[in-house]
Amino acid sequence: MERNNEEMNETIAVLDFGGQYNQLITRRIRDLGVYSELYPNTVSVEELRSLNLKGIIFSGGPGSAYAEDAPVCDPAMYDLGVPILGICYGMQLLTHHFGGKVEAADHREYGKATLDVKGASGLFRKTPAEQTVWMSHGDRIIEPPEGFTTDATNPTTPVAAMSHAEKGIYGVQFHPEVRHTEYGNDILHNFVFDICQSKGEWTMENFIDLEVEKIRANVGDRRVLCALSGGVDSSVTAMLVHRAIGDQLTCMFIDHGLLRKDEGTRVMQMFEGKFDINVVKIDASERFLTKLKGVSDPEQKRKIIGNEFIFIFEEESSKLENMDFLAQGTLYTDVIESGTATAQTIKSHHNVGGLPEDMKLDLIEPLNTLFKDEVRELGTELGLPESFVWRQPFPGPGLGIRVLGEITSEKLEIVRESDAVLHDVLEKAGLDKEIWQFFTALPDMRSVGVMGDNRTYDYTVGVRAVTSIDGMTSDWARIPHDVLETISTRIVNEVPQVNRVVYDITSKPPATIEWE
Ligand SMILES: Nc1ncnc2c1ncn2[C@@H]1O[C@H](COP(=O)(O)OP(=O)(O)OP(=O)(O)O)[C@@H](O)[C@H]1O
Ligand SMILES: O=c1[nH]c(=O)c2[nH+]cn([C@@H]3O[C@H](COP(=O)(O)O)[C@@H](O)[C@H]3O)c2[nH]1
Ligand SMILES: NC(=O)CC[C@H](N)C(=O)O
Ligand SMILES: [Mg+2]
Repeated sequence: MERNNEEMNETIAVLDFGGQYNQLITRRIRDLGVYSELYPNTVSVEELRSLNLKGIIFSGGPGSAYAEDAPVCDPAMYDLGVPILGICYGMQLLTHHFGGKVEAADHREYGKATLDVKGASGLFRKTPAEQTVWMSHGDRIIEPPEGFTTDATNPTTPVAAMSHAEKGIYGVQFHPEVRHTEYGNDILHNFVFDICQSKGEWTMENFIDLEVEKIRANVGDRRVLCALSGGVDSSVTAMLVHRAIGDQLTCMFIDHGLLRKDEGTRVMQMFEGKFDINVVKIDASERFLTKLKGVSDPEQKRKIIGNEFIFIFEEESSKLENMDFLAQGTLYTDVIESGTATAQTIKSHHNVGGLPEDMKLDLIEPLNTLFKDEVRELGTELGLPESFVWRQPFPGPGLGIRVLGEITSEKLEIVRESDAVLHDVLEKAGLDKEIWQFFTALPDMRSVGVMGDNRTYDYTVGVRAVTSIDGMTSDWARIPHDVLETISTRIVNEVPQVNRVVYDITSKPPATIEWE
């Protein structure tokens, strides 16, 4: 699409040097009202020039700037004429590039630290001289490059912030993007507005206009098939695509035999006669379950499910003329967890890492730079009812990754029934809206119990309930003991072949939300 830079969204580009929470930086900046996106550290200067670029942020990362194989960026980046902020590794890289000194420190510094801010760097405007920040580094700067001033220190880190105002280059050793950094948002605000001179006009409404325009230009008079699960992400995607191309859109909901109790009927009812959107349901349970027979490796299961989804969409779309596109509710989280050039694969989300290699349909994924809470905001803006917007996430591979190991109909039934009991108890206790996501999982194990004076050797059900904002990190929900007791009693009494219930009390990290 031809567009002149000035009409495009002002953008702060974040260069990805491999840090764990890099996407949080882009997120915080979008929250401030300026569009921000993560780019690989190898992005070309030309690509950045084609944006309405206001500033660049170098992210943190596991590398050491003085090492031979340290990741770098095109040095022409420094001459783009926009301000640069280096965070952690990013600052160490700037230091190394401009001739300062970086070395491995005797003492690593992880977690909270107190910073002494001195001088009058614009980056710290309106923040106190002493502030709490969050550090995570083993290298440190002992000498800033010539012409740079040291703007903050602490006993472990002699150069905790530095700047060269004339060049528009700033660096901080700590992480302003994490919540534990007390004035992190103010610091990013100062960079984005005072230093980069952004106007802050990026809103959800803007996002909708821009995406609608992109979809129209891309699709023209052809047709789009939207993979619809009834979940938040695909419902929002369907609304957005529908706004762009109206009845050139058909939505398809697949029952893969891995859905929750009554979900097939419920999803169809949610859309029946609403929003003017055409929804078709495909029953493919047999197909998925046959393919999954005998498979116990989680990654393999995810890939089989992801592939099968696409095969069905391709088969169905080939029946209609000009059906060339597949729209999916892929979020940034799905992309990052499935692995990128710099980020490790944690698990292959079916809609990203599980796609077949030679797909015929072109993908439309308007939400793939957003996080769950942003999608909820977008759904509200698009007029989706609250019951859609606040639906709990349910993974595409469904109960297939909640039956650990090999999937059988018997095990699926246990997860399905125990999950329904859990939902009922939490709803009656008034906790269902408070908890971000909850479900049961069936570990591949049995244990001994005693019921009605008889020995049993039956399954253990795991209960998972978490609080979160975006699914990237989560904590286990502090469900009151009496509610936990009801959950356990009811599951053991109402679900055949279960004699034990356990509650998962691990946060993410180190665990993940789903067990596979
Ligand atoms: N049963 C299904 N039928 C058709 N498409 C599906 C199905 N399950 C998942 N998908 C597709 O895969 C995408 C990713 O699934 P995911 O679960 O992340 O999103 P969602 O179901 O839309 O939202 P939520 O995260 O709230 O469950 C969906 O947005 C949708 O496009
Ligand atoms: O559509 C999806 N396809 C998948 O393959 C998938 N795996 C996990 N999830 C959901 O993502 C969130 C984070 O989950 P994890 O902590 O288990 O990675 C949680 O909300 C999970 O339910 C998936 N969603
Ligand atoms: N979080 C980071 O960016 C770490 C940078 C560098 N590897 C260090 O340990 O100092
Ligand atoms: Mg879902």
